[in-house]
Amino acid sequence: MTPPAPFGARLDDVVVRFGKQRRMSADGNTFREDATTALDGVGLTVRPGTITGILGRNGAGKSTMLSLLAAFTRPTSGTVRVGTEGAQEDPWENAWVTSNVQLVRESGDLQDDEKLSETLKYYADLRPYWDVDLAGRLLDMFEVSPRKKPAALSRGKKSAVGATIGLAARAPLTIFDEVYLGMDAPTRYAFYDEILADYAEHPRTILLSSHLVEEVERLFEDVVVLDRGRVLLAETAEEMGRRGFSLTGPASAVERLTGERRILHRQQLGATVQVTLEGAPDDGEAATARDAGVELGSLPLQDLFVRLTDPARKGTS
Ligand SMILES: Nc1ncnc2c1ncn2[C@@H]1O[C@H](COP(=O)(O)OP(=O)(O)OP(=O)(O)O)[C@@H](O)[C@H]1O
Repeated sequence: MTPPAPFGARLDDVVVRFGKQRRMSADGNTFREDATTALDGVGLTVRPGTITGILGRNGAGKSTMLSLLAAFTRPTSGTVRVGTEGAQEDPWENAWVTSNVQLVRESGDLQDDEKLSETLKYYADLRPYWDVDLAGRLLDMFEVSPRKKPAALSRGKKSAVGATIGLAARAPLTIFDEVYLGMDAPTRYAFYDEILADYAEHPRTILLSSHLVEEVERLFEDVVVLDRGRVLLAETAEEMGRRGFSLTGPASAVERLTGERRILHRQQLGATVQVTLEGAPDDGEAATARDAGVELGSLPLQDLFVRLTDPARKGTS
């Protein structure tokens, strides 16, 4: 069966508020905790057929936003639409949308007491475009036996199962919400490579949230930065790249070239300094840098992200 075209999504003025919660204090008394506003007027368009990075500090609202798209959560107000171009629908209790959206959260929502082979059968029935061969190959690569039960797996191996499910489902909208947790570095890099390879062969829309910005930025075509329940920035990785640049070279030359520009990040190794600066260099600056033996590099997304979400930045531009 051929999957539909990649899904896009659109959120308009979306608010998600979690109500008052009953909590138990250390001395055993119950109390009611104030409601949390997880998303506060989010407007966003997810372009179909792209890999979009969803970035934000802890509690920014990433998981809440992603769970809206998969109909795991309903907005308190505002609208959510998911689907092919010109045919986007409310995902809530919508079988067409939910059968085409695969959300994988941290450890993959696995049934701990069931063999993985059973879980995979379940997904094979649930997901119309499930690729059984790919699932088998990825589990082999991650060295996870389908005869095992998730309860017997380490956290990293559970994440690897989640990664397998996400990729093998071949859903027109595939969402990985911090799926790398517990994976060691070689496994994470193998996962990223598999995403890119499978995405190239089977175009779809992929959303990926991660705190490991440096590792995943090469995957992104679009980037969304959430902060305290709001969209701080949503643009293409290319546009984002033009927001800054790096200079690497002898300290005195780098300082001279830095001038009055805002420094996002600075590090020094012996006599060599690297600074990440806001803005774009003009032709004159680029030539001066070359003449001074200073290397001009692209903007590390991590530096921009840290600067954008710095609490001290509130109210500044
Ligand atoms: N079910 C819930 N009940 C109450 N509050 C919730 C619930 N889910 C999320 N929240 C709150 O909503 C806010 C956003 O949480 P969310 O999990 O979406 O953030 P996140 O960006 O994914 O964070 P992290 O990077 O730490 O996973 C947080 O303040 C969180 O405590």
